[in-house]
Amino acid sequence: MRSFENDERGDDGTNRDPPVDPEPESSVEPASIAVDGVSRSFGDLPVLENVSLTVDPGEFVGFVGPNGAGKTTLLRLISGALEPDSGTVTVDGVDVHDVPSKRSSQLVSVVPQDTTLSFSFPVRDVVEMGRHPHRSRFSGPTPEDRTVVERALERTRTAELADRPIDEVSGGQRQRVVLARAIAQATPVMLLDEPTASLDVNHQLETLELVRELVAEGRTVCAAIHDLELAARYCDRLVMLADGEVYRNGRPADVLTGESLSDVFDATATVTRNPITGTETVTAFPNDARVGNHSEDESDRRVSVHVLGTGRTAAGVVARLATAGEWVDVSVGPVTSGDTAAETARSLEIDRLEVAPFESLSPADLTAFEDRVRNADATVVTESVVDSDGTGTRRLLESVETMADAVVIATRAEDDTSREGPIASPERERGVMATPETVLEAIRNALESDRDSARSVVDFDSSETSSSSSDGDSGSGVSAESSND
Ligand SMILES: Nc1ncnc2c1ncn2[C@@H]1O[C@H](COP(=O)(O)OP(=O)(O)OP(=O)(O)O)[C@@H](O)[C@H]1O
Repeated sequence: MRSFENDERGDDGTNRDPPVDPEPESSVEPASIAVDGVSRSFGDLPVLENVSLTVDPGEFVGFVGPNGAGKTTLLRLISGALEPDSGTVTVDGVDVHDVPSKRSSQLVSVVPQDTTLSFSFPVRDVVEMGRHPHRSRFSGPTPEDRTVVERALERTRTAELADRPIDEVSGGQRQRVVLARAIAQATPVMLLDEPTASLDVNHQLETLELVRELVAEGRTVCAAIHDLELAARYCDRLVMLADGEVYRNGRPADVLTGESLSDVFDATATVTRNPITGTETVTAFPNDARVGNHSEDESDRRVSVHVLGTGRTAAGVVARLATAGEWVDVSVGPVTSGDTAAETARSLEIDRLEVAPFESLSPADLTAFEDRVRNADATVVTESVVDSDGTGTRRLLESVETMADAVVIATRAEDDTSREGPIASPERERGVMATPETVLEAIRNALESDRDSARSVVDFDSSETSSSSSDGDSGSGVSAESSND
């Protein structure tokens, strides 16, 4: 590996090294990290207990977990800034707590969560500080140092800020300047604590793309990242911390699951694959999002709901019903494998009638669908299904028409609600954003109004509160009427 020990310079401060590499900071040799049985408390508060993990050379590992899980503490232990109560941390085989800080600074650079600096140096000087571990105390910057600094400024798109005082740039700009300083430090290991926290979406992506470039050049990177989707998209591996321990450690798809998010974040979440990035997308709801006016007595009574629809609207209905509590039994289908609604149901382990793409419904599928509709207390049909002209869909709607106890039509704000499908919709009131409360209230209204053929409409995903429905169902955004005509 490149030897920082031998980074000696002459008394005049000039560099006696070979000619300057145009991208000298990219020449670091990869190094591994080994955290072995590390524990750390603050006073009486045990924060990390017997944590062990390894990070391979040239790997990008994300630390995820709820607030206070110990991500920052773990990063500080790896950097050598914080002593463990027990256990060891080695970087490239060197115990970071057993070497002078100059040596650990040659191995590990840090972008902290709080990038506030207590001085007013120009941005270029701040980045240049990253070179200090490579210089003797009294030597000034070498041509190589200057090249590395300019390159780091360019790579983080902070070159245009180079002459401005650090305390006069924005928080997001400062975060990129501190990243530039870490890049200039040219260490084989980089530790980033929430590197995208203050950044706009464009700079978030640019920063993480840059981190991937740095990893491709051989750096080993660990980053605490709250944004689970960005973590899944950019990290090779995720370490999920909870209660001071490593709860899961593995590929993003294995770490981010409905079960782990429920256990660790106390949230009910659907984890689906983003069709564009091909990585995990997380949609979370607080655990047990109880329906507001749902009494204890009612919770004893289970309500079964079948959802007919595809895409985002059906996925939203399914997720919201599933998170309303255990007293709602949800099923969905037919849905095409890979559809958002199918993926959502899969990740929430909801009963679903799934069919292969481009295959027409078999008689067995139709029978299975009809059984579910017949046995459900209510069937939710999404607006696009109601409006569909497809022969297969109309066949399903006929079954709903004849077999469902109660029907709730879920609309989206942007849908054209003027058309009417075979299920005659009553006055389609605009409503509040659909929550488990509004969907379930619609179901309850439908069930109560006329169990034989109740029709109800809930306006899904509208953020506008509108006039109440004609039956005086004020503010709920839900209307229900009997269509016993
Ligand atoms: N210097 C300290 N003194 C006392 N307690 C501390 C100190 N640093 C951290 N803690 C405590 O240790 C726990 C873990 O904190 P840490 O910052 O490591 O969590 P985190 O996972 O990074 O959280 P967040 O996601 O909120 O940044 C918290 O309860 C915190 O209050």
